[in-house]
Amino acid sequence: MKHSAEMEKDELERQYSPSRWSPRMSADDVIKAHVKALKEGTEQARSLAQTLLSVPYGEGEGEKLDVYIPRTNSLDLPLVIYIHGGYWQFLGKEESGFMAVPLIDKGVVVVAVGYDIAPKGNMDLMVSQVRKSVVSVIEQYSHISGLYLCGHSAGAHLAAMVLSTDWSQYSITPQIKGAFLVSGIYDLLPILSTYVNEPLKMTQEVAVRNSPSQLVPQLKLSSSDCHIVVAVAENDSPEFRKQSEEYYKTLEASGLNVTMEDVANTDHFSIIEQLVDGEYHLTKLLLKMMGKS
Ligand SMILES: N[C@@H](CC(=O)c1ccccc1NC=O)C(=O)O
Repeated sequence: MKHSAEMEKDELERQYSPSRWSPRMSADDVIKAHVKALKEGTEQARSLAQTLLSVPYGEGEGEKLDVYIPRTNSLDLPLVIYIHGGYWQFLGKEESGFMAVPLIDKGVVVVAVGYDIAPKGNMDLMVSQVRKSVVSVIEQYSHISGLYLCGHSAGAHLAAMVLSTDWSQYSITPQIKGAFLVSGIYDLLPILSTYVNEPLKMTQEVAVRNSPSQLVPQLKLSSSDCHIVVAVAENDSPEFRKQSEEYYKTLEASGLNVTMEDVANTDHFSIIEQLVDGEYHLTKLLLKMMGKS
């Protein structure tokens, strides 16, 4: 018989295995289908949109982003930066342009950022890379009418870390108008003892300084004007749902402009995959936030 510490670890790992909670498919199949959907969606977007691919935002090999450009003469040109998920160890910008089509159709610029996933990158590096990418985008696209962030899973964590940045060490202070945090993790402490941390090798200190749940006072200083949407899937695990609910409640208690979206009939993967569809609830909400509905 397993002793209780091991039992607890098993349960924690189950809670932090999103693929094991999908009612649609087996764990292996849902991940395969997810990667396929993101890849195909990105290829579709690249074939339809005007693009600038692999634009550097820093010196590093992995510090590149893709820009998907709408055909419009409008001066009202919002820009959304998408930060991909994959537990800080899977996926990349090559799978991250999938939501561009319905957005460019409405005159929104879409940027998919790449960052150095583990084991090449560590948590501190990934956080600093996405921050740097945001600064670079504003410097290159100073004519945009508003800057928005959207992140999924680990990417929602990174987006929340961007909102929680002390920009005093940077050349500019980005004004982020809205942020879509989809099925994110905001407290990294519970994953320290799980398989998720194997390639990340975070210490407790690293997990604390990179947990948005610990940085709400800084978020309040840096992003008080940002409309934050915390979205979670109906079929996310109870732990994932708790992460979103608690982060939402902490933001709300701080007087921030935050909305909770519990998205019915979705799991951890379909909640973001469906952004390829202009009629999907979250696509419409994102467009509405940008004044483009
Ligand atoms: N072990 C994780 C794997 C995972 O989260 C994942 C794997 C490949 C691509 C994306 C993933 N997660 C979220 O985007 C799971 O159980 O879902």
